[in-house]
This record gives sequence, C-alpha cells and structure tokens, in this order.
Amino acid sequence: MLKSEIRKQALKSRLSLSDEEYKTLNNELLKQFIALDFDRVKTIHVFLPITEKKEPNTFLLIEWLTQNHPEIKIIVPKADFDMVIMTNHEYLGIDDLQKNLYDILEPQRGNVYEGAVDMVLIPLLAFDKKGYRVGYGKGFYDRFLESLNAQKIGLSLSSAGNKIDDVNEYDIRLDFCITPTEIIKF
Ligand SMILES: Nc1nc2c(c(=O)[nH]1)N(C=O)[C@@H](CNc1ccc(C(=O)N[C@@H](CCC(=O)O)C(=O)O)cc1)CN2
Ligand SMILES: Nc1ncnc2c1ncn2[C@@H]1O[C@H](COP(=O)(O)OP(=O)(O)OP(=O)(O)O)[C@@H](O)[C@H]1O
Repeated sequence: MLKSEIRKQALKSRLSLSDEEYKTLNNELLKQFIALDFDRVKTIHVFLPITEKKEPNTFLLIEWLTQNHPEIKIIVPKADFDMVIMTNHEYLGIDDLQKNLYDILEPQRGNVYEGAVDMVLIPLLAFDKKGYRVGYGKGFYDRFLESLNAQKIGLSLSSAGNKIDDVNEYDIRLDFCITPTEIIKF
C-alpha cells in the first residue's frame, strides 16, 4: 500500500479510539517498554505526544524512567517547520513545555543538547513487518535519524500494518517497534 493511503487509514482508526481504549493501550505500552534493556542507555530522546491525535502517551514512559532510572538523561525535540529539522533539548519537566502552532509541546528554556543519544523513541502512524514507518509525511524523523547513531525504537498503539510499497532512499528502518502486546525486533 502507498504511504498516503496508509496515513489516511491510520489517522482515522486512531481517532476512533475511545478515551478508555486509549488509556488502556497506553498502560499496556508502558508494560512492554519497561522490558527493554536500559543497561547501556545513558541518554534517551523521547518525543512529546500530540494526545489530540492519540499518539502514545510518552509522559507515562518519562515518569517511569525518572523514577526507575534517574541516571538516564531525557532529551526532547523541538521542530523547525521551515527547515524541517529537529534539535535535541534537555528536558526540564512538564512546566517548561508549551504548545506550538501544530499543537506539539516543545521545550522553552531547556538548553540545546549536542551530546550523544543512545536511544530514540519515534512517533509513527503505521509501520510494516520490515520496520519501515509512515509518519505525518514531512520527513522530520528521516532527516533527524540520519545524524544520530542511536537505537531507533518506534512506539505504536496498533500492530504492524500493510507493506509500505513506496519506500524511498531516505526512509530509515526501525530497530524495534513497541506495541501494547509485544516488542518487535527488525
Ligand atoms: N509528537 C510528535 N512530534 C513530532 C512529530 C510527530 O509525529 N509526533 N513529527 C513527525 O514527523 C514532526 C512533526 N510533524 C508534523 C508534520 C505535519 C504537520 C501538519 O502539517 N499538520 C497539519 C495537517 C496537514 C497539513 O496541513 O499539511 C495540521 O495538523 O494542521 C504537523 C506535524 C516533529 N514532531
Ligand atoms: N534525509 C532527507 N533529506 C532530504 N529529503 C528527505 C529526507 N528524508 C525525507 N525526505 C523527504 O521528505 C518527504 C517526506 O518523507 P516521508 O513521506 O518518508 O515522511 P514520513 O516518514 O511519513 O514523515 P515523518 O518522518 O515526518 O514522520 C519525502 O519527499 C522525502 O523524500
């Protein structure tokens, strides 16, 4: 299937989740997430969820990490929509976040972080069995991941979907995808 079609379907089915279903799926996703091996992870990049679009609620993961791995540094993104690039910022807590024009929370005072990142959690609309993903279609994450040497982990509230037929040379495959029922290794 083509990305454009997959994108439309995925958005629709995601928005049809009830608040109750959304909550349950997020709790199940957290249970899978905590089974990852964090032994060599010093820095983790976590996207900030657009909950209006029923993206995985990464605040649950941030909370768990803060409590169970206070030694891990949490980094959050800020997107520049003109340049289609993202920068890494230190996470100073929820009070430092404000929504941009696209309803995406972003850090205000958190300094740019230029150091190494060991693990990146990646938003997606759909993924296939080979580990390719479909996002909102601007190519933010493909550009961002190019410059990082980190474990790439997709987060999805639904399971693997149809094969993506229009994969391009920029598409970067995930190393893992976490769903509410399993951790898939590609
Ligand atoms: N939480 C989160 N942050 C993220 C992403 C994501 O998927 N999730 N992105 C992943 O790449 C980037 C943002 N990607 C976006 C791409 C397009 C539109 C956008 O244009 N939205 C319009 C509708 C479409 C249009 O007008 O063309 C809108 O919402 O009005 C928004 C965000 C960076 N940050
Ligand atoms: N590293 C890159 N350099 C230049 N162009 C790129 C790069 N990565 C992606 N693109 C271009 O960006 C556009 C959007 O890519 P694609 O459809 O794969 O986005 P997506 O993965 O769905 O979205 P996102 O990464 O924002 O979640 C494509 O036209 C693609 O060619």
